[in-house]
Amino acid sequence: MKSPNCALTIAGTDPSGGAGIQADLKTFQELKTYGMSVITSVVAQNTTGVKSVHHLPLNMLSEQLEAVESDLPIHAFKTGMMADVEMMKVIKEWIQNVKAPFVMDPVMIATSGDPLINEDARIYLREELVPLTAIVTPNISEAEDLTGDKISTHEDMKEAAKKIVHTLGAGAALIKGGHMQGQAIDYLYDGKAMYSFATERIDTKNTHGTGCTYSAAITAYLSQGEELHKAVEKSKHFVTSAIRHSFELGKGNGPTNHWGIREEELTGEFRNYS
Ligand SMILES: Nc1ncnc2c1ncn2[C@@H]1O[C@H](COP(=O)(O)OP(=O)(O)O)[C@@H](O)[C@H]1O
Ligand SMILES: Cc1ncc(COP(=O)(O)OP(=O)(O)O)c(N)n1
Repeated sequence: MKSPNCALTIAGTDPSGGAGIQADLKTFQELKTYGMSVITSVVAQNTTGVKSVHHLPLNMLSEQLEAVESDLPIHAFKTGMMADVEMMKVIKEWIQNVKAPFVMDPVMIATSGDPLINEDARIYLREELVPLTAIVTPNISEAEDLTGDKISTHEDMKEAAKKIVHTLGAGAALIKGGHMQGQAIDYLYDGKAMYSFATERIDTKNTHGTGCTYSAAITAYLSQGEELHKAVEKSKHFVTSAIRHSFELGKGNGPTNHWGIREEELTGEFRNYS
């Protein structure tokens, strides 16, 4: 059998299974991508929020990275929660030797409102890691944090995408509109063209892990050699299906359904999102 496309996630955990490493691996698997994972922090969280966090020692982080990279191919990788500057320095040094597209989900705050990264780390992420990315995927508040500009309109979202590419040095920026009013519209800017991806807003509170799932899908498609804007278009379809078929599980914001796309294929339900 031929060897599969391989994708790596470097992120924190979610024992409730909706976000973090767990969401990433489920997404990779659904998209026929061999999934690998390096854990940064163990997070005691569920659909209602974060209870406590334990950061792994730095040597364990670098040894996990080395274990994967010295033995298996990495066709694309993503980062999620990287809690402090020391971890980011280890990851930055490792990235210098990896020739694969880097998808950054600039995780800062969970849907529950709990912070997942400290203040110094936000600055380091912006100045040292964003310039290494193929694509960075902020939601509205993360894009505001990265650019220092308030975002109230769709024009503001597009300006933020341009600033993240031209001023901060990202390869591309995808500004996610899940927290805006009206349709769920995201904007992708790749340094040349602006693309928009729009869907109807699904009436649900069960959106825990949407950002992780979306960026993991982009990573999976890039690992398959898909072009960036096609990878985003297909990932938008994947995450929308996951939200449409999300689960009423837990007492807070329930998780998305990583096999939602299969439900739609079975019922013949398919929409064009771009
Ligand atoms: N209620 C919803 N209906 C449809 N799409 C949504 C909804 N909420 C979020 N999305 C989409 O989910 C993806 C994740 O976006 P967002 O929620 O903004 O990110 P994050 O999970 O990082 O906060 C985006 O494509 C966004 O447009
Ligand atoms: C370990 C970990 N990483 C990231 C998040 C945030 O995930 P996200 O996909 O942005 O979804 P919400 O949790 O904000 O809905 C997390 N909770 N845990």
